[in-house]
Amino acid sequence: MLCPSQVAKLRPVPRPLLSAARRLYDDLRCSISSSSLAQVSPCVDEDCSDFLPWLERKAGVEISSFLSVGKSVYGRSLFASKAIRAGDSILKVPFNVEISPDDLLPEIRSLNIGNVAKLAAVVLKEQKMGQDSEWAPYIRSLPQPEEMHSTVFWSNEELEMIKESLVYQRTIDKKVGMEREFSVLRHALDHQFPEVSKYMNFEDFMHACALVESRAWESSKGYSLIPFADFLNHDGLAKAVLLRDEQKQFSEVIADRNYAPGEQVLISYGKFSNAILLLDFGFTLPHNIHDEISVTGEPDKQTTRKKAMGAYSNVRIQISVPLQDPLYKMKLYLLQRHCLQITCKFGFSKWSSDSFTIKEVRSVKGKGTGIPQSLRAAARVLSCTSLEELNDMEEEATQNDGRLGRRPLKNFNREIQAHQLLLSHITRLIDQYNASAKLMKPTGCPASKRDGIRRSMACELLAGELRNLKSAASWLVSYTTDR
Ligand SMILES: C[S@@+](CC[C@H](N)C(=O)[O-])C[C@H]1O[C@@H](n2cnc3c(N)ncnc32)[C@H](O)[C@@H]1O
Repeated sequence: MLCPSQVAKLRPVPRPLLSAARRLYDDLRCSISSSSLAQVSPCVDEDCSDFLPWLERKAGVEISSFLSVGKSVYGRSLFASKAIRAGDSILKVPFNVEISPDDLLPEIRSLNIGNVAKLAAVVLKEQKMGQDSEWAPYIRSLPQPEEMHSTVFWSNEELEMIKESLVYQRTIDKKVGMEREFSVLRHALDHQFPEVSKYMNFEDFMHACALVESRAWESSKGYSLIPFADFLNHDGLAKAVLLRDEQKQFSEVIADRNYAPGEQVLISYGKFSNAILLLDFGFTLPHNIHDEISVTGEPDKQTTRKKAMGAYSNVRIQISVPLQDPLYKMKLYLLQRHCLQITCKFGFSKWSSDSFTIKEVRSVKGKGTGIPQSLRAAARVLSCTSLEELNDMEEEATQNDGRLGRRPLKNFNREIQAHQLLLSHITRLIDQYNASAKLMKPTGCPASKRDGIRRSMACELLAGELRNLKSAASWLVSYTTDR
């Protein structure tokens, strides 16, 4: 949760999903202890019974009189140890017990690796120190790789389940990025601390990176791990978030509702789609109101967590200008200039930094707010059949706000064709998703608990994306037939 959001969540209206993926998810929920099911009564966590007293001694102040560490289906969790009322300050963790890249030697801190990798290097260092680490009780409490489900841990076979989603490609890219950062780190350690580098392997580094990504908060030092606060699990509907007071130097959580003793306390990590939750946190939500689909291209890999919330790509629709189109060059030029980053050779660039994000269109009669204007503009350009039409579009853009193709085409048939083009792409994607969902249908019990959990996550991811695609398709059907 690299960026704590202070924005309250909206309560989604639950709606039934009738897709194969949804049904499959429901089947699985019944048959396994799903990662997405809340548990109210706490399971005592013997391993962590001394954790809070230890941290309070280290901090020199009381951190919480309201919470205790326990276990739920989400892993370690915080539970109300007495009645909590909305507005209570339930924990305050001072900055002096945060772990940050400041704990690295300057030579490592200045390496050309990202903030996640830097903090992962601190975790690795503390892990290697074992009982001698001043953070030993905290390091011991962190989940082991086999308990984590971020997609970087998925096998090729498991990843095949989500190959329709851009999470698939993002996972591959992420692993490649981690390998690069690992080799930079290893190279530096080889020179300065050969005895440390000898014991470092990529699997440990990947585990440390996944820990950081799923539990560090953005801070003035880059990212920081905040022990105890990071036992709080996520609820997409919660309004409580982790607040940081840079002046008073502590992080705090204020309860957003009353809790009875024994209830699990949940906060919101931010407005994350299932794509982000799965890629970075290793879980999904059954009805995630923040699910969205991006069309063509991906966000800049360096996006901050906040930007990524809006721009993360889940699905890519590739609409290319056919090479045999007599207006190929002109269309490419217009799209490149106004709508997308395009590589001439391959049509729409695979790595275009622009992305069209489709959100659920709430009503078929709505204004198509879920379908981005830039995508509709691109479709309008693509459907033109004469240079004159393209010139007219460009002239209209110059006379208005400079943005191309934002108004319906004057030629009614052409306007319909443009939207039919989009509809055909989206329909093709829906077919691909449905085919994937069918393949995912279990033939019996999942081979293992892990297999069942990952299957249900794949189903939830695809079901959310499919829901958005279907709502976009319904809107397009209505636009092209009801006029
Ligand atoms: C900040 S940690 C929370 C503490 C964690 N449960 C532990 O065992 O240390 C975030 C991780 O908790 C789990 N988690 C949090 N919220 C969840 C939810 N709503 N459903 C399933 N897993 C969740 C995920 O494994 C996630 O990567």
